[in-house]
Amino acid sequence: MDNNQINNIESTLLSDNYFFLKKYNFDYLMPNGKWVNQMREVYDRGDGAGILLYNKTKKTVILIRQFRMPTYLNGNEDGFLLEICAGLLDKDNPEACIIRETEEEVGYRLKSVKKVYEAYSSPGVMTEKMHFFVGEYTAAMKVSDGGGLDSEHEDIKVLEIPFKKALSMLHNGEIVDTRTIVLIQYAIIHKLIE
Ligand SMILES: Nc1nc2c(ncn2[C@@H]2O[C@H](COP(=O)(O)OP(=O)(O)O[C@H]3O[C@H](CO)[C@@H](O)[C@H](O)[C@@H]3O)[C@@H](O)[C@H]2O)c(=O)[nH]1
Ligand SMILES: [Mg+2]
Repeated sequence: MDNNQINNIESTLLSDNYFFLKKYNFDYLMPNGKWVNQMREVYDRGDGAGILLYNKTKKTVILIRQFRMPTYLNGNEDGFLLEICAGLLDKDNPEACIIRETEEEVGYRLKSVKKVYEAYSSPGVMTEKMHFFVGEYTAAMKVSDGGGLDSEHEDIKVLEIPFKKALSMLHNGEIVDTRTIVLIQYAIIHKLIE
């Protein structure tokens, strides 16, 4: 951290109920040379990783559908969201995390993945940096049904979708998760499936 335009950073813990919500007060040097005091609430859930799983031969991708309360509260009719497979890093490195999440959530054991982007998810409010991957899956890599961890009450439906259908779902607004949009657009740009 290195910025001489900010000074006197103080944090107050507002909630550590599950992750960490803190209030930050700091002085900020405006372009006119005056210091102003600012306050920002910051939510820290650690970092995350997500992957677009694709099969060149079948011309398919694997997405998951799960209930997301925040979307239910904000315009997503039944709260179920179509997404890439993704998870929080915990103590893993991003690559190990996404290989583990892929097995837990969709039941494929990947040997290798390709990192394509690293980007902040919601920089006005969250610390989270997201690590984006793509990876090829084949039937031989299938080791279970996936579906998530019972211990975490996860209820994940695994969907294998023709890439063309995923594109139309992107264009007609059925896919409304930013991370999923980013990786489908990556697949288009880099012609992962032709
Ligand atoms: N009890 C409780 N459980 C929680 C809470 N928040 C999350 N969890 C649980 O913590 C687990 C997190 O599962 P992961 O698969 O590791 O994470 P994810 O939610 O899929 O995260 C991915 O998507 C997020 C987008 O919403 C990303 O923010 C994240 O980086 C990652 O890509 C899930 O079982 C979820 O229910 C909470 O406030 N309370
Ligand atoms: Mg997940």
